[in-house]
Amino acid sequence: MTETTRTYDVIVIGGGPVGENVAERARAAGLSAVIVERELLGGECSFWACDPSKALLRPVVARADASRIPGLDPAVAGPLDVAAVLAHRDRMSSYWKDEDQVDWLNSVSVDLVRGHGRLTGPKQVAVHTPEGDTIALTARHAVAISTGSRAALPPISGLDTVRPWTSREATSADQVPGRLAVVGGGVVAVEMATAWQALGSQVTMLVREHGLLDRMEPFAGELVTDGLRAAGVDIRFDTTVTALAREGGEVRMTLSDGGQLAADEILLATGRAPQTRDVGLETVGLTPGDWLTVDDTFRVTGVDGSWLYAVGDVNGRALMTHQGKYQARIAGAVIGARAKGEPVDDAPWGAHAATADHAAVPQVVFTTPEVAAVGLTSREAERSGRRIAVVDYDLAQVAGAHQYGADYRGWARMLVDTDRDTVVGVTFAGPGVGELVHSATIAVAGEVPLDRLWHAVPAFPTLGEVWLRLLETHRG
Ligand SMILES: Cc1cc2nc3c(=O)[nH]c(=O)nc-3n(C[C@H](O)[C@H](O)[C@H](O)COP(=O)(O)OP(=O)(O)OC[C@H]3O[C@@H](n4cnc5c(N)ncnc54)[C@H](O)[C@@H]3O)c2cc1C
Ligand SMILES: NC(=O)c1ccc[n+]([C@@H]2O[C@H](COP(=O)([O-])OP(=O)(O)OC[C@H]3O[C@@H](n4cnc5c(N)ncnc54)[C@H](O)[C@@H]3O)[C@@H](O)[C@H]2O)c1
Repeated sequence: MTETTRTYDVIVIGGGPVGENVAERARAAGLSAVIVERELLGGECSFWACDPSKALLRPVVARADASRIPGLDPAVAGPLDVAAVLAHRDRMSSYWKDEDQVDWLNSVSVDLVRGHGRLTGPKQVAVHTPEGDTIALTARHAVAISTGSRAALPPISGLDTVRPWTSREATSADQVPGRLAVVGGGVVAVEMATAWQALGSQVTMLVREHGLLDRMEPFAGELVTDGLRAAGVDIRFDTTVTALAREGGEVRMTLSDGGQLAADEILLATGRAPQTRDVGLETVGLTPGDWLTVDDTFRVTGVDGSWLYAVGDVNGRALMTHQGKYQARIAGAVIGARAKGEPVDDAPWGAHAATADHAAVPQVVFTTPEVAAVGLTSREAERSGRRIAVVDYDLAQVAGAHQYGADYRGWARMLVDTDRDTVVGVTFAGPGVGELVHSATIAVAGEVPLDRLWHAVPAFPTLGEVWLRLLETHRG
């Protein structure tokens, strides 16, 4: 066992999409940077989350779209070619190898240390390498924790006996279970139920709420429920699992209504927990296992000296890759500014403040139909105490929807702050709406006055014409 010591301006613990971007932005600000990664550079997103899940879903969504087109529908009537879909997923996950990411890191002159990183005190990180060596790193300016999140498993009796699927197995499995039970009604649950049902599993969803996607506008969950049921998914609302056992190769579940269910695999899609149990938080006065609370420049609350940052999933602000990378761009820039003694622009919407985390977080749910949303929901708007006008429009009435395919079903909702006359939230649900989300994000983050939005002319005949219809509806 050897011990070595190295010093960098910035140390990043965790080389997921967020850690990579923090380090790259710190380099762009002229600082030296190192990433500590214990598994694969690229993190959850590249290998067990976004990329493989979207590779599984793309054929399902494309087939649903094609099946709505007269003349094309017979061509897509058969089952998916499962082997080809899984091979595509494997390719999109780079066969769970990170050479390309390492090449990219080299190209931006950021160093990589492989191993498990832990804080050992202010600006100090010890890395335990797979070879059994210890590397002591010292930061001149900042340490950024970007260790992400892992699947949170509920305390169900018998859980330790069943080897449940988490999002990792759901995105990387190479066998299609005959029967798959999915616990949860959030984004992972609906996306993975969509994918595995299309790949041939009989999926049963066990959802403790009374609807799917319950943090979004209710119509989104309702349309996704209809889509999943039409695909053959058995959805049971107001239902939880109270006990589990694996017997004779199958998972036996006891349900909250006293009923029993058997499946070949069970996916627990029950939320996320921060990866902070073993990063040495106790050495700097923080509690292991907690989400890390940060200010809008990503400094960790409760740690003095402006040297400890937490960026991405681990701070619990918005668990999505694009938003984590936005945070990383801001964190890298502000670390650079503080290191050089330059002014920090942390006023709302300033270069060094992640204001969009509070006002304009976009999300697309890749189901059939899709859901795309940004900003507030009507429930959140009501709680915020602002004066809001809720504007609804039936997406099926838009000319672009007629072209998109027969029997188009969808819905759009725009929330207008009536004191400021700006859009503060938008939700679309329907086929093809994913690509609409950035128009909504620009309207919300740009605080574009409605009078000016009126001059943003949507092309005919696209789904984007829904903007015109929403504005007309609002103007009466
Ligand atoms: C099934 C699924 C699908 C998703 N789909 C989407 C999507 O379509 N779009 C989207 O925007 N978001 C999606 N997400 C969310 C997205 O995956 C996360 O928001 C994103 O991965 C967060 O990036 P991160 O860098 O913060 O963390 P992670 O990607 O979790 O990376 C953290 C890294 O830190 C490393 N690490 C942890 N602890 C240590 C340590 N002590 N020492 C060294 N290294 C350590 C880990 O090995 C890992 O590589 C999905 C999530 C799931 C579960
Ligand atoms: N397309 C995307 O952008 C995308 C895709 C997948 C995941 N993600 C991100 O990953 C994060 C995690 O997704 P998720 O679906 O795991 O979490 P979630 O918080 O969205 O949903 C968790 C679900 O599990 C249920 N649940 C929690 N504990 C339970 C228990 N003890 N018993 C029964 N049910 C329980 C909840 O009621 C909820 O329905 C999300 O915040 C999302 O941002 C994003």
